[in-house]
Amino acid sequence: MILENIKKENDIKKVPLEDMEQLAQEIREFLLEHVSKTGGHLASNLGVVELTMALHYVFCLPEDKLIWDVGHQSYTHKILTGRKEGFDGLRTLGGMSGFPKRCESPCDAFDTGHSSTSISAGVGYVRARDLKQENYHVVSIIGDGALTGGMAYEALNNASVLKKNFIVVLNDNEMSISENVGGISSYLSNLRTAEGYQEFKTGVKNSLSKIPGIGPATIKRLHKTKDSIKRLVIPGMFFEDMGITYLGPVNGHDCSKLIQTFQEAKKISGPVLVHVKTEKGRGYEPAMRHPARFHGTAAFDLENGLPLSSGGKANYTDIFSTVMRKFGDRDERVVAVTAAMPDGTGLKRFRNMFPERFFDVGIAEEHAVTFAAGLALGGMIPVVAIYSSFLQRAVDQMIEDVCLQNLHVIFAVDRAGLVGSDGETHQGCFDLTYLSMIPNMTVMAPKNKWELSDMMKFAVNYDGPIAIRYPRGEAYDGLEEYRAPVLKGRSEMIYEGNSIALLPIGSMVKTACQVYEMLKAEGETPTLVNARFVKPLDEKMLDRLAKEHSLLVTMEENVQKGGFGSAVIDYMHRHHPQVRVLNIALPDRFIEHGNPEKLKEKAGIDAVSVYKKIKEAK
Ligand SMILES: Cc1ncc(C[n+]2csc(CCOP(=O)(O)OP(=O)(O)O)c2C)c(N)n1
Ligand SMILES: CC(=O)[C@@H](O)[C@H](O)COP(=O)(O)O
Ligand SMILES: [Mg+2]
Repeated sequence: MILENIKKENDIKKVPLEDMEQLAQEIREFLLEHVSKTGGHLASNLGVVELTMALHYVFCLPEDKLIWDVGHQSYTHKILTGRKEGFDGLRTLGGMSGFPKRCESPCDAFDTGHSSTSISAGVGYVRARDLKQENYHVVSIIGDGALTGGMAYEALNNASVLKKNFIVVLNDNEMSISENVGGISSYLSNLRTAEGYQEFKTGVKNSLSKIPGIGPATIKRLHKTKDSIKRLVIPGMFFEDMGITYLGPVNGHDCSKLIQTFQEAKKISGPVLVHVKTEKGRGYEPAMRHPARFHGTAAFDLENGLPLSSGGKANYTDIFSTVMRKFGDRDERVVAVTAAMPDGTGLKRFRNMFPERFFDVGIAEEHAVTFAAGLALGGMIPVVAIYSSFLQRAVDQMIEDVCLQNLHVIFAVDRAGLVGSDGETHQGCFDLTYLSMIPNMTVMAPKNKWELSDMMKFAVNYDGPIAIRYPRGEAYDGLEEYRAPVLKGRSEMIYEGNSIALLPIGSMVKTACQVYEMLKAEGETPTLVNARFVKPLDEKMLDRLAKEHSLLVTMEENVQKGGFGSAVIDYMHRHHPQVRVLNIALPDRFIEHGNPEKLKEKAGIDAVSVYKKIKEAK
């Protein structure tokens, strides 16, 4: 076992080149054995084993900086930097993160989770290095999917003026989570077929130098001339024209070739892009056949690739998916927009039924929102389905392009609240805050699966910007009999009592039902109101509750600041200062990875914690 001898960073440099293939095999077996038990981002990691090994072979860690875009493909990097043991507790509370974390290792140069940031961070490192006259290498590793994100181009534009070495590795597996989309993806596909042209590029130079009368100056001129033959025959012109040297494409599963190319890239002054071709899911048949399914997977049976636990109850995404198909069928103006998440948002089924009304814009949340504004002005009813944490990217577009013009755009905000094992970067903690602060925006959250459906109907028939936020995972199927019509800014009375009023929003209604039972068991007669709307607030209901209650308990899976509770406390303070308000919300800190139920306990928003806080407040 070669892997046994890899205990810390740079140990790989001692492995003879002829043993690299064997090491790659052992790493794949290690990944499969562990991720099949814990779950995690499997397919991308299987694809970058040799690429990561070659980078670790050529560069010196932690002095040199490897910056992983998104970071979901950093497992081999973790293995090679002394973190094999961490895989037993991968993505569990207190265990190792699934993404690079500077607090985990000095070899993690930049914390990531959201896409298309690696080149920007890399350029920053390079500028700092050069200003301080230091001497290390900076390598940003970005996938073809991440290269559909606008930030990557802003960074490349900026990188093109660098005078000293900066390496961008483009890990091209022709896949985002699903099939990659758009013009850059087609461009890369053409480049992929150009293997061997790198040698040809050098060959052209060498041949020209042999022609009598053509000296180095002429070759240099030809190399710089935009209309020269290189435009016709040399791949990577898009990058080269920006002043970025293009190397590749290189077979990403050939360690020797990769090592040779990175050694060459190290010597080049200025920015270099190394185009590496890899295969997502490499080495595991089910993942190669279904790379999207194994992009992020729960625990599965290694023998056949099938999930270990059966589907269980429908989740909110399933409900949204079904509702979208229904509304797509009913109204031809309904169109769907996703930023590279057709599977995760449940829009795949809409795409299959209405391909011409489905738009995957790539990992481009900002564009998705402004694009939706254009669709709305053109007479469509766009439904933009984006995860809560990814929609953070497009706050400006929601303000400037949608809400300022008061356009009918529906935001389906999935993964709102604690998502669990992805951790800090992916928790949906802020959407109630950033959505409700925007003028003209209406913000709703359903208590259960039927209410998501009713709210979608309300949103389609509404006119103006409107957001529905719902959590990851199983949809609550309690309180089926409570299905009062959804009316703008109106909450729903569930149980009417006195003294203590529970006022939960969305996913917290289920928790509030448990708290209600605990209080009732003690002889209390609390009130339970399903808030439904964060904006506009149901002020009439607050006025009504103020009459019979001395304590109002707001409950939300969002940070307190600027969220539902803060809106209620603000109103009550101004109009009913005699009523005490207890805000149950997520704390003002980033919430780590782990099982969502355990995270809720730790954050003090589970039923028992809420009950205790009420007892203290009474
Ligand atoms: C801003 C943002 N939007 C969406 C995502 C979800 N996401 C994670 S990985 C990924 C696909 C990345 O594709 P690529 O960079 O090619 O890497 P691969 O998975 O193919 O290795 C997407 C869409 C994200 N992490 N960040
Ligand atoms: C790395 C990344 O951003 C995605 O793969 C994310 O982990 C998907 O999350 P879900 O599993 O909730 O769809
Ligand atoms: Mg990819």
